[in-house]
Amino acid sequence: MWVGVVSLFPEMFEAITRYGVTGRAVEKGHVALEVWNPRDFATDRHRTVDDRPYGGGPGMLMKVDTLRAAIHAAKARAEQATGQRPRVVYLSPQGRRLDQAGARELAAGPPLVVVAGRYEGIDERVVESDIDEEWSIGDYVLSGGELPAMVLIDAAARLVPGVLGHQDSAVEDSFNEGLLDCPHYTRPEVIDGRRVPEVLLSGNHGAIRRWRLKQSLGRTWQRRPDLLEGRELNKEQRKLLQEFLEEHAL
Ligand SMILES: Nc1nonc1C(=O)NCc1ccc(Cl)cc1
Repeated sequence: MWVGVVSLFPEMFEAITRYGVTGRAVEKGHVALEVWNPRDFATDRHRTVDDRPYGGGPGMLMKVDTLRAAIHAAKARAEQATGQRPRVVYLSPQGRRLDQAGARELAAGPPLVVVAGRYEGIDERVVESDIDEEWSIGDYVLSGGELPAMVLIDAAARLVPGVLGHQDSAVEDSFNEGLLDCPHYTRPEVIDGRRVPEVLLSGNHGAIRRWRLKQSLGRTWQRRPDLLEGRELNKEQRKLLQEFLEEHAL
């Protein structure tokens, strides 16, 4: 997966290129990430990257010429590196809400150029002319697009084949896709008098699989019933959810 980023703070992306699963993915070449800084395209003495908004009001916007130069440079590199035209995405609260399905779409699609904004925003004509899709990671206002960009890239990179080795963490099993995760336990067997559920110590892998599925279904029903809307549960899943609800007097 090839990702170009446009950001005034390139070093922030070390958070995903140097650490953990995504860091290893970059090291192994499963994911390529390159950053272009609009400031490097400034031609004035002060290397200006912001500009005043027409119509007045508080704050500044990203300067159009340096932003567009960085986006165009990233797009050109994407095409040169992959032979494909990139999908240019911009992170803002006005965008499509990112979810696992969206992450799958992004991971399976063409190379990405991810534009991380700063200040109060970017010129709408740049959105119209240079951005293909706007995405949001949630309904709250952050100080810039870098953290949302890293969230989007991380969620997509995990889905690139070879990135999640089985030892890293439970690769998305088919049964829990779209459900909340089950509870997890590790040593010691007792913490402040609280024991590990016996089934997990039993070595009975069928019973363990069913217990985990039951817990995922029950927790999803309790905490995020919306995730179960419009989802057909199969016979086993219906039975396990029923058992969970009876056991929890729900
Ligand atoms: N929530 C979100 N989901 O995606 N992005 C956000 C967000 O708050 N961005 C802040 C932001 C975005 C663009 C600019 Cl120019 C400045 C600040």
